[in-house]
Amino acid sequence: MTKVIALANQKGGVGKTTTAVNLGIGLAADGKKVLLVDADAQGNLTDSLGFHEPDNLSVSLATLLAKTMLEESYEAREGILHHHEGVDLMPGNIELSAVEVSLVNTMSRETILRSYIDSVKADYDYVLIDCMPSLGMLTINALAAADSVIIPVQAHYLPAKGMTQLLQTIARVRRQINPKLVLDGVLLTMVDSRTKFAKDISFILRRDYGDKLRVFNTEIPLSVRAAETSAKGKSIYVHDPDGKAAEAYAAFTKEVQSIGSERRHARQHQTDHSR
Ligand SMILES: Nc1ncnc2c1ncn2[C@@H]1O[C@H](COP(=O)(O)OP(=O)(O)OP(=O)(O)O)[C@@H](O)[C@H]1O
Ligand SMILES: [Mg+2]
Repeated sequence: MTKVIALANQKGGVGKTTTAVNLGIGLAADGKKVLLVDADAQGNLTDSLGFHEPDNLSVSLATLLAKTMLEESYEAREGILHHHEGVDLMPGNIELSAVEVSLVNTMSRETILRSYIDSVKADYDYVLIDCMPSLGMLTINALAAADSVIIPVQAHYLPAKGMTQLLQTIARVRRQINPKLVLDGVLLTMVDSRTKFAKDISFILRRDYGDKLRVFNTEIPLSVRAAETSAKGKSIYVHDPDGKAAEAYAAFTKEVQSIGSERRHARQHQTDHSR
């Protein structure tokens, strides 16, 4: 069973892309087959894995979404790149902006990305979708394609208002398009250990959005080394293997995998009882 996870937050610069890279490569290091999907016209995920235009980007997510909209066929693994740390990438670039505009007038406009992902996901244990900082059509498409959402939140900002909007959007997608969508939780990023903001934010999130909202135990520390990785084309595990950020992303990777087994147990428990 493939698990499709969207990394979403319409607030910019909260660590979505950095988390996509280091969760993806962390999962690959644990022996999982992983596809990263760059669903952001900024193409940061593609860049930060070291793939720069115009080399080998003649086919990108925009190309394949356009073909999907036009019901044109494409090769099964067309455009998929491989990064030497063990993950595959469907690259994204500025052409996604045009695709997002044309989605508006397309039939099944919310499920074009899902159709694409459904066509490739059989090869993977995990598909991680790096969303853009907006709640536009591409993010809706990512939520429609996903089994679950992880929301990275920068620990020194009160996420109050934007968070409500995001949770409402997730709930609406669940009601109208994708009933199986669940919220895996909030990941606190760029946590400065000298302050106690992270604790306050966990408290406020739970107070305002309910005890059921999971805030991951792992917090990603503020780390210059983590910020450097995007320019290096490598993960934190290679760039600074003994640092705190590498340790945190490895722990977060384990936590994400344990959610999968928790849910399987819960379902097993349910079926056992309904027999
Ligand atoms: N743990 C960290 N400590 C310090 N800097 C970080 C950390 N994680 C990410 N950064 C830096 O913060 C910036 C924003 O991170 P990132 O690009 O991952 O966020 P994003 O949510 O994907 O942004 P956008 O909304 O623009 O897509 C980047 O310059 C990144 O290198
Ligand atoms: Mg990003």
